[in-house]
Amino acid sequence: MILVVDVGNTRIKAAVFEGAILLEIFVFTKIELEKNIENILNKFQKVAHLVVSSVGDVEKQSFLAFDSVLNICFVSNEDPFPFQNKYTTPKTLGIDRMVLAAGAVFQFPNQNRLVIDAGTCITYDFIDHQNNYLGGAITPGLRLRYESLHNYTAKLPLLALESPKELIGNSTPNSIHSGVVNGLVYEIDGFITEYSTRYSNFIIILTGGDTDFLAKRLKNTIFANSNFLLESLNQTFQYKIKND
Ligand SMILES: Nc1ncnc2c1ncn2[C@@H]1O[C@H](COP(=O)(O)OP(=O)(O)OP(=O)(O)O)[C@@H](O)[C@H]1O
Ligand SMILES: CC(C)(CO)[C@@H](O)C(=O)NCCC(=O)O
Ligand SMILES: [K+]
Repeated sequence: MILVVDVGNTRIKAAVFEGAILLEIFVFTKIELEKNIENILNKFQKVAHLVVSSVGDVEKQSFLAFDSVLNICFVSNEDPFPFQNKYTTPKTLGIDRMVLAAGAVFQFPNQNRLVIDAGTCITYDFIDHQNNYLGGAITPGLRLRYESLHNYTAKLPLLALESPKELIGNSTPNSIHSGVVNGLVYEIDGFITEYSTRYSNFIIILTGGDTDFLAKRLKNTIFANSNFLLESLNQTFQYKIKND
């Protein structure tokens, strides 16, 4: 059994895998890290490997307490990945984006793929059918957009995510909801349209904390899977064992 841990910018998501089967998911914060890992290991005593991908400020030392009972793998860009990395700054490429790209190659072989991760930040990653990782885009996520409007103005309130009823916002809250939600939906559909002018065929994978909210609002057909990073992390580790 394998415990994979995705340390994001806001939250930590963990999952226990038996082979390719996802048994259970856990979501928690950095402060509760050790306690949660302990509880998971108590519940799943057959876990032998702990696989971590971190873009947050959680380092390898945070898992040292489990070093004696588990094999700990902290995924890094030195590990083997199933694509050629064409990013011109490969050392600064987020490890979450590398794991997502690996997952796209494993789950959707021999085709062009666009991965959209709607988390704290939204990332776009394109991997062509010859498994070249080309790059993509980074933009603020849904919640970050609401927070930025509030934090960097004097008058705008901090609102919780809500579906806009109208295109034309007829009040301050409705203008914000239309701007943030409609704006992001048009942005994603717009990106997909632009990619279509360069690649006649590609599949689109949508993942991250806002997957379900966004999936039903997009024009384009996508594979929505909020567990895609966790699944990809499991596959990346299997690949590492075979290729190291
Ligand atoms: N409890 C929650 N805390 C924070 N964000 C949440 C929560 N529930 C849903 N969300 C939504 O999820 C989005 C954040 O996604 P996610 O949880 O994947 O981010 P993350 O943990 O920082 O991961 P990453 O850094 O990989 O993006 C926010 O835009 C927000 O709308
Ligand atoms: C863009 C984020 C914050 C998304 O989690 C992460 O992938 C990251 O810190 N990336 C580093 C910059 C880059 O990917 O080019
Ligand atoms: K993200």
